[in-house]
Amino acid sequence: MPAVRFDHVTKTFRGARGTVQALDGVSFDIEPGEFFGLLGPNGAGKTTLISILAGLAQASGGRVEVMGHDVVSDFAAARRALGIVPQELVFDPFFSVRETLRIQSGYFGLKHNDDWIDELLANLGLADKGSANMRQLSGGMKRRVLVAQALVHRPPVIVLDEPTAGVDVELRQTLWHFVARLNREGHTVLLTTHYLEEAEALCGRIAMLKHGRVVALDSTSALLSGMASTMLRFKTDAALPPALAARARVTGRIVQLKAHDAAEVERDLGALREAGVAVEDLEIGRADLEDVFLGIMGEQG
Ligand SMILES: Nc1ncnc2c1ncn2[C@@H]1O[C@H](COP(=O)(O)OP(=O)(O)OP(=O)(O)O)[C@@H](O)[C@H]1O
Repeated sequence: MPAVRFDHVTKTFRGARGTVQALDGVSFDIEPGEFFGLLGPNGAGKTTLISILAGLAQASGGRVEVMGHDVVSDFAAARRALGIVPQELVFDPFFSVRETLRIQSGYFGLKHNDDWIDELLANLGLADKGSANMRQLSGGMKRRVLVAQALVHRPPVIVLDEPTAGVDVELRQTLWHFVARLNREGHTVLLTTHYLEEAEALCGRIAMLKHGRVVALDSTSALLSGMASTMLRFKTDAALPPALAARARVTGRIVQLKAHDAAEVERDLGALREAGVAVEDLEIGRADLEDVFLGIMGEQG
């Protein structure tokens, strides 16, 4: 049984300006214990898919299951199997951190949960904040409480929706350290993120969405090795010869050229020399997930 199953999920929004097909037949499974990444440009449908998974929105067609529980017909069991860390800071300002976590435990019918609450507080760098009032906390500390809140019922599936957007380095590291540990202990993790380095470092498998469709679904290493894996980077003020210009990704003075192997790199350098293009800060590196992402999104455009 997969931890999460998306089966031909569609979602159509009807508005004054016509209809938007936010999801167009999304199907994939996430197996128990996976650290899975969901990537896609703005408007690709990531948030819509997560909202349907969480039972906050209803699909127009298809099915979604969490640990075998349908998110519509078996909502309570599906919801109990999920720990969702939301994008937005939503909290009740009148309670302390510990009270907030006790109340959340109560929603799931858990009494005597303080040992786990203490462990959550310790692992999220909140050990000395248990009696602090929610409204006294900084934004970063509130976000840590939201993570603790999502995990209070020890859900087998953890969903992190852009958890590190606008978050400082220290919290990112605390969060990743803890989530990686939970994943090693058997929790399934579904992460949506705009930080591709994060997805590359953490996720074993990745789905890329575009215009509501899955345009890539593979292990992170296969996605990386399937692309031209060598990248030539340099700076120049000169115009590139047309054959290279057609293949290059240019950002201001920075030029990046993908190559399949060393011989192709040599040919490109030869072409630059022949055209008299002066290059600075030349480096040859491996393609990263961002290159793969832009390549796939470009092809599908
Ligand atoms: N409530 C809504 N009413 C109408 N259209 C919507 C609604 N919610 C989302 N959409 C549209 O559905 C599409 C998918 O949006 P969604 O928020 O799921 O994308 P996303 O991948 O999460 O993007 P981002 O990275 O910007 O968060 C977009 O075209 C969006 O405008």
